[in-house]
Amino acid sequence: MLFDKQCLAGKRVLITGGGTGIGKGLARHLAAHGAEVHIWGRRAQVLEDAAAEINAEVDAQRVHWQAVDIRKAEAVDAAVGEIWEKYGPLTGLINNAAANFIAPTKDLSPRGFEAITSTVMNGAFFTTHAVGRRWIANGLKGSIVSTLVTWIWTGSPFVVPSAMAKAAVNAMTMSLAVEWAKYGIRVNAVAPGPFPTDYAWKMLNPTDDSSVGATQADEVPAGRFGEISELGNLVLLLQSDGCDYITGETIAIDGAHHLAAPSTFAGLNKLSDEQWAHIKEQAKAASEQSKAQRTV
Ligand SMILES: CCCCCCCCC/C=C/C(=O)SCCNC(=O)CCNC(=O)[C@H](O)C(C)(C)COP(=O)(O)OP(=O)(O)OC[C@H]1O[C@@H](n2cnc3c(N)ncnc32)[C@H](O)[C@@H]1OP(=O)(O)O
Ligand SMILES: NC(=O)C1=CN([C@@H]2O[C@H](COP(=O)(O)OP(=O)(O)OC[C@H]3O[C@@H](n4cnc5c(N)ncnc54)[C@H](OP(=O)(O)O)[C@@H]3O)[C@@H](O)[C@H]2O)C=CC1
Repeated sequence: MLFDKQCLAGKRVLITGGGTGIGKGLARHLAAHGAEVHIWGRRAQVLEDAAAEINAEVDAQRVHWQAVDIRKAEAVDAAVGEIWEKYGPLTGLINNAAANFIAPTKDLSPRGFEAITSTVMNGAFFTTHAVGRRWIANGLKGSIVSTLVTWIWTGSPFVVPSAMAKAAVNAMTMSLAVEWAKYGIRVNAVAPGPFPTDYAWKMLNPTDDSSVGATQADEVPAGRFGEISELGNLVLLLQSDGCDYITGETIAIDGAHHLAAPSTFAGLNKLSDEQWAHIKEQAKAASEQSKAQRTV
């Protein structure tokens, strides 16, 4: 193991979207290194199962969960308050929850735009604000890490609301790093390349003909997808006290994908309206399935 198993002992980290995919992988990685972890999402059962699975692995009650919709500022503030009262102050926050689907921008409805941007941009702000203002009021240090994407530098067609909202969170990262440095609060981000996860791939690569540069391993110069443990090591470092002088940075972890430039959904320019209708049908079916499980 690269890092000591207890190197995050004493840390308490909130991970939004921590019940699935990358967020769950990060929860597992941080808990395996001694941190107490709080995970949020909108499906109680998914969160409960994820927490139980990781707690069994680490043989401790280290992962806690709350069903919270991060688009609702009051619910976010109340849930952060509950963590403070029941468990004690957080030492870190990972803004990881997101919504996304591929679609031709000309066909997007205002509600489709809002579903993505309100989760990615507003949700990250509400959570950062609820945690950061408590750190400042209590005179505590803290570390914020947001999960962005390399489209903050390249943009990407067919995922325009996501690219816009992630770029906004990048702007928040740079801005708050300056505003909150005097309080000992560090604000950084990671920009992963493709790390295939169940739900993201249902939304971003739902059919055979939707597989293009953004989601193909052979378009990554390193020749493979990312592994969540690698991303976990990077986030662990940013959540530790080992590099406190890093702040305001967004660090790519993508096997040089974006530098070689096939890292967007530009390849979808070739699709017909019929193929797009099929993609929408597949992605919507995945959404409906997950919605039926939502408890908030
Ligand atoms: C660098 C390399 C990178 C490599 C590739 C990886 C890149 C990763 C970068 C980022 C990845 C991610 O964020 S992946 C994250 C994927 N995970 C998620 O999306 C989880 C959360 N998702 C969800 O909650 C749902 O799937 C989602 C639809 C997004 C939102 O649900 P809501 O309940 O909020 O919204 P709904 O009421 O269903 O829908 C709102 C409106 O959106 C429209 N809508 C919904 N699905 C639609 C679809 N597929 N196509 C068109 N339009 C759609 C509906 O018709 C509604 O509009 P009207 O008809 O007008 O009413
Ligand atoms: N996978 C990849 O290759 C890449 C992913 N990323 C980023 O990594 C992060 C994780 O993505 P990934 O694990 O792939 O996808 P997932 O869909 O598995 O993760 C998204 C999570 O966010 C939660 N979520 C969505 N909306 C809300 C909401 N309103 N309130 C609370 N929680 C919410 C979802 O749970 P629920 O629906 O139950 O609320 C889910 O757990 C995202 O920010 C994504 O943009 C970046 C680059 C590449």
